[in-house]
Amino acid sequence: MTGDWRAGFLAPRLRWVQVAKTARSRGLAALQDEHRLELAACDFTTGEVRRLGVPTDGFIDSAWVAADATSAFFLADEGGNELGHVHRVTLDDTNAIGDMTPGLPDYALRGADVSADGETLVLDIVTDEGYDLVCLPARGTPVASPRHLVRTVHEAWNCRVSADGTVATLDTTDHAPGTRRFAVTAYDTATGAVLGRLILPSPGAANAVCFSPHPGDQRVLIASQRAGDRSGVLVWDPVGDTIVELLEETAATVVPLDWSPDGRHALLCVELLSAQWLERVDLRTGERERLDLPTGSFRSPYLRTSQFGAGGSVLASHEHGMSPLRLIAWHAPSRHRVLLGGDGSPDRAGFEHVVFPSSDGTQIQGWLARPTGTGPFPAVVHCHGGPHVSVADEFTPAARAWVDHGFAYLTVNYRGSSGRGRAFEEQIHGDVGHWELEDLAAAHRWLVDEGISVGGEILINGESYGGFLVLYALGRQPELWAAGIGEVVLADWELTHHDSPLAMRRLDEMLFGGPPETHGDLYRERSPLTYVDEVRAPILLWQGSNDTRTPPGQVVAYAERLVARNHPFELHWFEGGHGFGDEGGHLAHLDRAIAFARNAVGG
Ligand SMILES: CSCC[C@H](NC=O)C(=O)N[C@@H](Cc1ccccc1)C(=O)O
Repeated sequence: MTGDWRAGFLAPRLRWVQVAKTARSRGLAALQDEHRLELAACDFTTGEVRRLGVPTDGFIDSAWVAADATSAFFLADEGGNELGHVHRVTLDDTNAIGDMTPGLPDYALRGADVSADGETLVLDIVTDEGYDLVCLPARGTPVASPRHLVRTVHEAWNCRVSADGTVATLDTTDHAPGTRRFAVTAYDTATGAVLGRLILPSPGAANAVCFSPHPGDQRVLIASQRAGDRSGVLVWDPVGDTIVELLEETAATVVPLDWSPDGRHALLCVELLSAQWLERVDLRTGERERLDLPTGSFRSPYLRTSQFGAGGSVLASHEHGMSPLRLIAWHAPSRHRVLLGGDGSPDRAGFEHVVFPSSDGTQIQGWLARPTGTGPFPAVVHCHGGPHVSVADEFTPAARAWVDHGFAYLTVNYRGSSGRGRAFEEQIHGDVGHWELEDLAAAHRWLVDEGISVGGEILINGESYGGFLVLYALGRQPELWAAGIGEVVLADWELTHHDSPLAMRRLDEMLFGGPPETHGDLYRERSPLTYVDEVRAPILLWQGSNDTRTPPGQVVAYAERLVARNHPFELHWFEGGHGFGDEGGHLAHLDRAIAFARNAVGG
């Protein structure tokens, strides 16, 4: 670790990069600097990254580049509330912006795609009426009302459209409401007629990744997950009604990412506990080739992906614990070079991969960063959001900040995290908070047993679902934690449910097995607010005033209870939604968090 974490934190860096489908030497990126997180047009050949003046929220699925890279589409919301309209911004010098759906009410978005011929835009929009798959021209003057293909009241994510715009898919749960065991449903974009539905045997799930790049070819690349931790890749033709099972893994998790522009290969990310690597698979022969790239990670759910580039290359979005995103072009074995990003410094040691047993013997995996020296150190146990995502070896400037202030930092892929198979992911459904807290207690135990830390000097920190875990742990395991630090936290499930849009309510219903009207006892039993009087440790919270995922009211209710008990806490509000837009604000928060933590451990 180095002492330059502040500069590393504030230096401009890429958060994600998207490659245009038919102009693969250009694309779109999210560029983070001290003050803003905004969209930028990229030329991978010249290395130019041009800011568009359009704010974004860090999720890769909040903006999409047009197939020919002449424009991009993004959800323009109100102050980060994630409700609004999709707008188009031209990627020429004018940066002209226009509303694509002026006739619609505000909506949340759960997917979008543009056809390779550049003509058709499909959107998965969510209002309180349900999830609607709509289709509209991607070019020219916006139409008054887009073509409505289907409405469902059950969760439906991630729409895709074929190269010629005639077939669209939606990942649906109508066959298994209240789960995320998605099926892929294909629709005729002219009529909305269902062309086919790919349902894997329960508890399997299928997700559409992308269509064949060739107009007239309606085959779709599918990510499959099945019982017994099996993950695989299928090629499904909803029109010809054929399925080709390309490959399946049991030991590792395999996730298809892209279909090459010449139609010959699929790009895969293979994940095995501590490692991620990219492979290319020949779609005719099934032959697999591992790409020789630096160690680190190449994708992160919702946040970052790797894709094919121009001329048969692969554009790897590479990160590791101490190195921000860099776009590496892989051409052939031993022939790759950095096109964009990184911080220019040579690779340095970052996270250590660690594994420890939980109370039931399940091995839990995490990433540890620690100061040099023998310790023991005060420590931060970090809980990611989601819950169904996982932390890979990825750039975590906060970890560097904690370590440079003498703390060990352990981020935990607790039960419910993705990447360990369906059973691991779904074990928390109907039992929210139980196994996660067992796993966090195991992390605490492991830090002490290994001599990395001592019992009274371990804090818990997390954001969003991880913020729920912070408050829940403080109330249910008050003897373990020296302090709690949360960002965009969830303090009460029922209040959250009532203040949330449908797109978020469906997540609560999946986690609890139903809405508060029928499962109220469980919602209350698993809410931090129920245990607020048990909390002993000081609390520091940071919350967005326009957040629709972890809305303000439920945190205010929690804070009022702390005030009534005269319990030490700080609640800071920022102008924004479910996360910080500016690293300056984030840095101020981190400065405060480290001072607060030092005070809590008597440092
Ligand atoms: C009800 S838990 C809080 C909402 C949750 N946010 C963070 O944990 C959330 O929005 N989950 C989304 C996906 C997501 C995952 C990670 C970060 C942001 C969003 C969901 O599962 O629908």
